[in-house]
Amino acid sequence: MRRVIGLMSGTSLDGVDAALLETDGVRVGGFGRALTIPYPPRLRADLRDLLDRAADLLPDDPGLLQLERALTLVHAEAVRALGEPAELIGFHGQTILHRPEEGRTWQIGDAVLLSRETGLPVAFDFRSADVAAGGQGAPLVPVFHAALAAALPRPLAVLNLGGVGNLTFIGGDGTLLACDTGPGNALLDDWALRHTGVPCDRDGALALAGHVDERILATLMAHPFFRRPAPKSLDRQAFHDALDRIAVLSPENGAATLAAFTAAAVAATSLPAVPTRWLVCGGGRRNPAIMRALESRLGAPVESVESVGWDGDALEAQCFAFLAERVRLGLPLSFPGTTGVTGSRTGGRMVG
Ligand SMILES: Nc1ncnc2c1ncn2[C@@H]1O[C@H](COP(=O)(O)OP(=O)(O)OP(=O)(O)O)[C@@H](O)[C@H]1O
Ligand SMILES: CC(=O)N[C@H]1[C@@H]2OC[C@@H](O2)[C@@H](O)[C@@H]1O[C@H](C)C(=O)O
Repeated sequence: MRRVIGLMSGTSLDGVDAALLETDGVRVGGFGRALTIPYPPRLRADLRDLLDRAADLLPDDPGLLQLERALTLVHAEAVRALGEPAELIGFHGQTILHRPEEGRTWQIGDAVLLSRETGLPVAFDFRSADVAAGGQGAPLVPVFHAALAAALPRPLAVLNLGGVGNLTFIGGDGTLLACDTGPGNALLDDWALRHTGVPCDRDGALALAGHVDERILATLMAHPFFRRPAPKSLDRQAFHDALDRIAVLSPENGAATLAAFTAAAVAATSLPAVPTRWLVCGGGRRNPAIMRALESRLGAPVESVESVGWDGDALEAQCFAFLAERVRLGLPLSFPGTTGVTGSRTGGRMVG
């Protein structure tokens, strides 16, 4: 087993998650420490700004290069703060654009600089080979969920609620089916920021004080994304016009409607069998309004992944440690059932 550090900066733009994983790229041998380094507010604001401009940006744009350097140095700081001896780093980078239908997915971050700063080899650019081969380039976490869940009863669903939601279904025979489900917390974060000045509806306080506007929810659910079968993936900004549609609502009712939107989107995903259990990871598991809405719309037990001994905050960082070792070994990262690619695909690049 190798000691690998995974680094993930997700769509919620809150910071960098770092975690140590012991793995041979097939099995998980053990977990080490995990932590999050929040982005400095200025960097977060600059990244947020970049999302709206990413489609027209050139890779050598001076402002972009400056941000990429600052972002990479936060990742190097996360590696140092983790303080775990390691042999390899998996560096996801910050997604600023995801349009697989145009053959584009873009994660920024300077792997050469990170390798130099840490003195370790770095695996990076996990998604573009899949997109180049006609896949969605996301989600990539299913193969890691399957390795973690090897001993759990099936069929099983693992749901990650970050900025965007994504789901892994593991069938009775181990078949994997995955997709992004719709919004996770990103819309709620933006709504909360607009109304409270804080970019998060902490503990679902706003949403729990409001009522769902089912009529507006139905219009949100009319989005063509929900009629597409899995596998399918999303750009963080895909549902951004939802904020205009709910603009007529009070802060509380808007938040309640967005929490219900996240849950209804999950419930709208058609799966080959009914999961015996739903395990939820990512920051959304801390929002009771979302968890209650999930339970009522799914009609099934919904638990945090902690109930099976996983760390719901560290899972994605651990995933990119696992995938880094798979990159190093030339093992596949994606499969027809997870990204829609034809045949299983290797991916990622290495430096250092
Ligand atoms: N106590 C809490 N109450 C409500 N929401 C919370 C709480 N803690 C975290 N969150 C939500 O979780 C989000 C962060 O989740 P997470 O770190 O899983 O996202 P991410 O990894 O950046 O995104 P993605 O998985 O889409 O890449 C925050 O944006 C916030 O909205
Ligand atoms: C393009 C991109 O960065 N997608 C992320 C994002 O965050 C959640 C969801 O959207 C998922 O598709 C993916 O991350 C996870 C880790 C994945 O690839 O499995």
